[in-house]
Amino acid sequence: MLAEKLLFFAGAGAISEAMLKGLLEAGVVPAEQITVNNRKNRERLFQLGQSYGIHISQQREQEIAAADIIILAMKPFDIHQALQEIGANITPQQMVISVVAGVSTETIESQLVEGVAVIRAMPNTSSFVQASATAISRGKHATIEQLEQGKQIFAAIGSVTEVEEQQLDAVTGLSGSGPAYIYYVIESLMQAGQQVGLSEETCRELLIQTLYGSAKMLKVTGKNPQELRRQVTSPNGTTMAGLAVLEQGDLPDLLKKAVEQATRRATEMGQEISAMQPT
Ligand SMILES: NC(=O)C1=CN([C@@H]2O[C@H](COP(=O)(O)OP(=O)(O)OC[C@H]3O[C@@H](n4cnc5c(N)ncnc54)[C@H](O)[C@@H]3O)[C@@H](O)[C@H]2O)C=CC1
Ligand SMILES: O=C(O)[C@@H]1CCC=N1
Repeated sequence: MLAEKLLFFAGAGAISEAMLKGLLEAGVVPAEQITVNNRKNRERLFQLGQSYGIHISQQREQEIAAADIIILAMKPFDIHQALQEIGANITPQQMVISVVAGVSTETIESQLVEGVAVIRAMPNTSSFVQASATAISRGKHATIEQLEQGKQIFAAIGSVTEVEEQQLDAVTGLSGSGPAYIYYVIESLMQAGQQVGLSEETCRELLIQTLYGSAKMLKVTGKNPQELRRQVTSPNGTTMAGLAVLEQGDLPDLLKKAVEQATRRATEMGQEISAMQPT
């Protein structure tokens, strides 16, 4: 039962906060059972403790040893240092969930005692409002039951899709980084709206609802995006005029390159980190 588990977050950054907020609001794990730790910013930990009522780490080694589930949420290049400490205090009765981009379960497993279950997941920051799109896979020691526990955590903060581990870098390039692409588009549309004479507040209000409505249409109708786009596009009308400009600039190609580049970067980081592995 997830409600009885002790969770230890190694990392107190954007994704940890998003997950914490989402999990607490979903009510699946009580705040008393969550401890959060970071490398050195005590002020940040106090802020999280005050905002969410969770424990902030006091005695890392004991807290790691006591946790049922340890969530790795540090920057990829900090993972070796974190695993040195965690690896020294963990047993196969515990489970590790990593949300670290690019780093394979194999790299993580190799720095833990033999047999520790490792689950790898790629959520996004919409975890904050329980609307993450998370993909998940299990390492070689994780059982189906342990994967189910991992899924329960992420299901409380959004949707969960099981994928083969080798697909996680692509997921990272698509939906892990995805919110940033969408915010960039909204940012640009906000500027565009102001250029054609609307106030910033009006643009914001109209665009948030447009984004929300479009996502809801995709979800509720189950129609494909091309069909929904066609419904907006009257012959020789305004949408056609606007879309022609996006086609001219080859928006699809740009987005394809962005996702490919982000995916490549995840793989590249994973390889660099694996090569840096302490012996
Ligand atoms: N920000 C995002 O949208 C997403 C991030 N991720 C992954 O989550 C990880 C964290 O990302 P952010 O939260 O954005 O980074 P961040 O820079 O906001 O936070 C990283 C945290 O890790 C802590 N840390 C560093 N070394 C540590 C150690 N040895 N032990 C414990 N804590 C340590 C830092 O003090 C900091 O609190 C990254 O690996 C990233 O790939 C995954 C999905 C989405
Ligand atoms: O930018 C990054 O590397 C992380 C991984 C997915 C989202 N943020």
